[in-house]
Amino acid sequence: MSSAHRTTVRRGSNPISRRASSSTFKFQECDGGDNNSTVGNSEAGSSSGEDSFCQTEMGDTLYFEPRKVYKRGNRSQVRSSLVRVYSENEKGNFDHATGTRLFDDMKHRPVPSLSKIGSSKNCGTSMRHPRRYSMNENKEVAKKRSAVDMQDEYIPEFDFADVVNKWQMEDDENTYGERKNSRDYLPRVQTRDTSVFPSKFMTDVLRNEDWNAFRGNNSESASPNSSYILDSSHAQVDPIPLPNRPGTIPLTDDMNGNIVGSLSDENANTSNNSNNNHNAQLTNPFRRYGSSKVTVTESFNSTSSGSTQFPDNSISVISELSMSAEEVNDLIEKLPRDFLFMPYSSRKKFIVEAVPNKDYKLIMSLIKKFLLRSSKSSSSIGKPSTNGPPNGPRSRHSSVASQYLSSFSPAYVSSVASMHSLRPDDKGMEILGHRLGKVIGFGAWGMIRECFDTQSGAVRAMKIVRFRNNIKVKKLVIREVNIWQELKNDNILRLLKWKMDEDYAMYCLSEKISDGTLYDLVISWGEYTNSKISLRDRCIATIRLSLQVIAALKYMHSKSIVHGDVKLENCLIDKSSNDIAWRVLVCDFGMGCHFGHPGSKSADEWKFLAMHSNEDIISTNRPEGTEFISHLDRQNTSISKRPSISKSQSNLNIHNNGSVSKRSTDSLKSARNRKSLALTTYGVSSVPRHYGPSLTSTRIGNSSTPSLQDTRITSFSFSKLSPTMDMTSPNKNKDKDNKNIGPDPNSHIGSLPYAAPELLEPSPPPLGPSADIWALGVMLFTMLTGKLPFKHEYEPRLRAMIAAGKYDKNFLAAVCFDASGRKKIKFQRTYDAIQGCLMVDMSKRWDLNTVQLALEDDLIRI
Ligand SMILES: Nc1ncnc2c1ncn2[C@@H]1O[C@H](COP(=O)(O)OP(=O)(O)OP(=O)(O)O)[C@@H](O)[C@H]1O
Repeated sequence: MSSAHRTTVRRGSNPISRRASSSTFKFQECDGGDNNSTVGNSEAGSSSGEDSFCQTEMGDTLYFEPRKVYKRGNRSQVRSSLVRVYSENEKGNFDHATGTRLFDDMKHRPVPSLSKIGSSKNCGTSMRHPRRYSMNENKEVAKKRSAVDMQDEYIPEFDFADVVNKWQMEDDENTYGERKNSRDYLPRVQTRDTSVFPSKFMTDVLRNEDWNAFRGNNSESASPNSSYILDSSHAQVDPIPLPNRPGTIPLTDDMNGNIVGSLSDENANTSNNSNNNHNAQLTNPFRRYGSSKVTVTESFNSTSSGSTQFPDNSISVISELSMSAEEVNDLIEKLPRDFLFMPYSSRKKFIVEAVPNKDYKLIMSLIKKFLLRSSKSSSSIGKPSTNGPPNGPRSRHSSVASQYLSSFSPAYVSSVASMHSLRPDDKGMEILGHRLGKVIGFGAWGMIRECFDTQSGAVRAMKIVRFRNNIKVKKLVIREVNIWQELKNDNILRLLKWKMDEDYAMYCLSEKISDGTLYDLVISWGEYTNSKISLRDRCIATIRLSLQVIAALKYMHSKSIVHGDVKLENCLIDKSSNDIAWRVLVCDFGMGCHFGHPGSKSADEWKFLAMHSNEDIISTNRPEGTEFISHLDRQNTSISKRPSISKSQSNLNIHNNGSVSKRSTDSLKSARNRKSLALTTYGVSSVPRHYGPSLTSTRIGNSSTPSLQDTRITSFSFSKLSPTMDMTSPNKNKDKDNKNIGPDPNSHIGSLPYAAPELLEPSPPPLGPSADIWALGVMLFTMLTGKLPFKHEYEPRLRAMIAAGKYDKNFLAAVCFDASGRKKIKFQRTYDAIQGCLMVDMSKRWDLNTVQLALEDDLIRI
């Protein structure tokens, strides 16, 4: 940034500075001869090229070749300097009659006259064209001449600095005044109105032709406007505050290389002002800024406002480090004062020695943020702290570190949130007794943040769906919560608590599942042609894992709920619960809906949820009002004639309710000739009692889930009455309240590659279990082969493929039959089951129970 500023000053100052050479304003430049060598060295342009440039320049005038002037200014390091405004008492350096300089700056040396240098007739330094040379000037003369040309001339009664300052002030007012407080101001190219230029300057100093060259309507011109273009490109981001100089930005260097100009502190404090002032000052290259240097020590010691010390991810960083606030405090106290200025290796060494066995990178980033914040907010630098002198020993309780760490209290956080307009779902905020941490997942609707129980420190996950004023999204998320809180199954991610922030977002607390999703797993396996695990193991793992998904879906369907978005990404893997079996947890009920329910429950649901929108409802201990939903559930269940699940039937389903491990043991005992735990890592932890191929209606009839036929009948017959169907079958939705739930015919499609063909129809049937079964088939295919069965970049083509049920069965066969291993047992039933799931004709599509039995059959035989 600082170099950008310097560039801005240099470029912006050139045209005026040249005029300054006939005033009390000094602009130091190299002559053409000297520049040649510099340019030749530093730029691709050869010295010969530069010669011709100089010749032209000398032959014409500098003023009438402004682009070249600009180029030269840009190339020369020396030119990149220097803006000096001379004081009144330097008038004595000039001859009042001729306006030429008599002495150097300090009156130490008389300035040699041009005649002594040996100028030609054109060599005289002109007030108008102080840098016009004769083409005949030889290099040596030119060299000597440069010493003269770098001197400026005195115009009696003319205070150039004053003029420039006035001009700048007018410019600031005219150009920026109207934009004050405009947050999104971006500097634009300005065509400077000549009227803002001081008339004296106009008439006395500039000739019209000169001025025209700088007006900006000449594209060749290195005009002030040109410099604005450059300014603009530099000025669009806020400066990064340096730790030792809060809010200050060096503008230019003095002759000794010191920073002589900086934006003032107060401008850095408020972003609005910062933007405006920053930009205004950038275009004011002649303003002399006071340097307000503040060392890191000062800023470190300063008793700054705690609120500005709050880096937004510090809590999660600290907890990730497994450090206490006290430990972090101690560490910050121990830091050398010049910590930020130490080389990286030294900083690293210091941290590693001070806190071994910790992630030094995390610590360094935390410290850096802290120091930057503390320096940025050092509004009271140098003020004595309440507990000691400014630079005296710091009290533990009043130190910036302490303030910083104490800022983690909930009360503090909420006050900071309002002061800094942090969003309620930002990192560090507290929701449902949990502190929000980093984002661990993103979906179409929301994000999932890691979070920490403020009491126990337990790590959980918070799904946050922002709806703000979008009533459609709000209703959908209410529906999601309503469905989700009904679901309690070992293979379904449990909703622990939820909370709705009426005008902003829905928060859903669940366990954090850290081992990725089935999608991640399949990616790690690769495609079947290059599978990272043997095809046999792949088949076994696929069967074991998908049996758990089937268990979850059966459970949901038994509650007349269709998931609507079954896909690999929505199946979380939990490896922690059991050493020998990974648990699959189905999540994301955003597309879920009830099927087969008569009567509109939605309005009631929403009314209820709105009533409780700001209450936490813990699923295990619902407040009284939640009975309302239960009651509705009961009502609807009886009306919909949902197949009842007898205890014995439900026991047949090893995945429904109860402990997996317990059932696992039982099942393992009773399983005949099973050697199927060869790959227990991936598997379901049990094998069902009923296995073997069966497509008979009897088996289907005994199923704990509605048969395919049943579900189709119920979903069709009640389609018009089901509230959730209204959402997914917009053509049937005439409800005024629900009108913004969309006439989008795709709104019932979770993910297109997993969408059942019937959902792609112009008037799709209501979403029912068979859509989940199709998606399960897609999942199984993908797990086995590593490829989606339906995939095409061109969406209409993809839709056509799905509609036709066109996929490559050879891939599937290659996996299922080549995976047979030594015993030549093929995964025939699995092969069949996937095709059964992917039946375009819904009436022929397999039901979940049949699929489950087929998979189990293969598992038992191996
Ligand atoms: N409890 C959790 N623990 C760990 N990761 C999770 C958890 N819940 C969700 N995720 C991750 O976040 C991702 C998005 O979550 P989810 O599917 O619920 O959001 P969504 O907005 O409904 O997404 P979409 O509708 O696009 O599928 C998941 O694919 C998963 O990787």
